[in-house]
Amino acid sequence: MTGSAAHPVVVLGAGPAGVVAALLLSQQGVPVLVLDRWSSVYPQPRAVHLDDEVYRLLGRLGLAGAFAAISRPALGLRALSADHRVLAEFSRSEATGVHGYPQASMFDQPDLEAALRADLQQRPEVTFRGDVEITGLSTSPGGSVRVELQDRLTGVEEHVTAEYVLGCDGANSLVRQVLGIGVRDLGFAQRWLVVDVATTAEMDAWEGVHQVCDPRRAGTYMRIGTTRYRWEFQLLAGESAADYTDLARLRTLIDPWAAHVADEELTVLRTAEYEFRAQVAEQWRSGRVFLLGDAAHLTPPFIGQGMGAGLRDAANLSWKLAGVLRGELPGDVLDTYQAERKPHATAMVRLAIGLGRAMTDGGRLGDLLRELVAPRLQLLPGVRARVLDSATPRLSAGPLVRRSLRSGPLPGRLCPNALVDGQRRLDEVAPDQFLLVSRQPFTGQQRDTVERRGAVPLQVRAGEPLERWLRRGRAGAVVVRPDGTVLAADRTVAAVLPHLPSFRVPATTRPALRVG
Ligand SMILES: O=C(O)/C=C/c1cccc(O)c1
Repeated sequence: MTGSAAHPVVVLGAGPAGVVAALLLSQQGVPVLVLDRWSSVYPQPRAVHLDDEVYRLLGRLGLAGAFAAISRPALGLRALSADHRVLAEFSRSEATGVHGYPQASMFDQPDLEAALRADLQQRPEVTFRGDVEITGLSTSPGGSVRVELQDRLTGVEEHVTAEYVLGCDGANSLVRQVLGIGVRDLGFAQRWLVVDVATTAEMDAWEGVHQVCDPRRAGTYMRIGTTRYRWEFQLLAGESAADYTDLARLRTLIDPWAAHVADEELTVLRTAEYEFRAQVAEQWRSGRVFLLGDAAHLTPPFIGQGMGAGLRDAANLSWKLAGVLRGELPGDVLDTYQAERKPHATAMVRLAIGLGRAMTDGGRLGDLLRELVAPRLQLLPGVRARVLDSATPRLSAGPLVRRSLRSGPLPGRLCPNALVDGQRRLDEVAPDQFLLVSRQPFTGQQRDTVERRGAVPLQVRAGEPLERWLRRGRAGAVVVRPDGTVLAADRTVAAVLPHLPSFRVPATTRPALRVG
């Protein structure tokens, strides 16, 4: 490995963001080297929720079936008063939503990581190496990136060179520190107790996320598997996780849900203290090095969007990087990674902070406000989109999200992964490719142009889901990017065609799609 030709991409950190980035790049034919401190998956439970936009991404990797096997659809989110009355409910569809999957899914992170790693091992384009400590990063003469590392088993020091490096090395990212990139604190820090419990007993509770809005001690409850439950409670001043290691003490917190379950039936898998923080890196790119996942953003978990944000980073960057490496896209499209992802991630972190504050702030006056405001939450635009419609914000305008007077609201939004011929969904019709979706027929010449550029022309007929979506979005035709985002919208094929780049994913690397 040492001294050999530069790797096209080296991923530092094999957590979910790093592994998904490697899988997506490999799917586009890009060889990737993944380095991690450990050789196996970190076994402790952490993230527990993904939405359907991110489930769809797993589907594009051919992993929908694997995720379905380890996850459990959830009914949504309820805000409860201190005495557990329902103040507001945001329902999620357990059935197939617009992206083809349940809108909210619960799981145990090590299970998902094991599935991702297993897939990584199957990909000839990916080399994984564990037990490696990254010790430094610098720019080589000629522009590539030199990564200094030490084998943790032998102590031998080595280096590799890379055309691009993805820093997916977590909240305390060494990559971010070496690059001298600061983080912006969004002003939220609370200490919470996280409790994971296994039991075959039923809690007999509503099967969604319960957010108990209690300024004396806010709490969260959710079922994450057939025999797995998660509670989170705000820690009071002077308290620590050590105060809750014995079950009797823990019962004072979990008994509103678990009073009917005998001690012998409850196995406490762990109690841990977390500081829930809200931070966004000032810069997400420095030259040929990018930050993804927790290295770029940290969120309180109140809307369950922490891990998903890292997977969205991977989806946003991977096809652009592959296009640049193949010489099909200009290098400056890589600037759109930060321009698109940073505002999106920041908006989601702010939404989580908002919910956290609504759960905990204001004492008795807060209680009164919660009673008044919670049932009307859907009237707030950001809350409406995310919490009610289960959609995330649209991406900011730029070279790969074109807004104009005629474009309407669709550019920057995800195109639904709708059924297109009664059987196949959009992502199966055009895996990792650009699409031109139109309500009107294509001329022969337009069809040729689209296909010569490696894209898929798709005419949708009156009454089909995508035809209705186009109509609602005041568009006759749209260009859809390989990550599912609408690049451009206008009235006609002729008007959107100039926005379609040439982008040819090697056909052999496209996955045989398995739908869950
Ligand atoms: O909005 C949803 O459907 C789920 C929210 C969620 C998931 C996991 C943990 C949370 O505190 C909230």
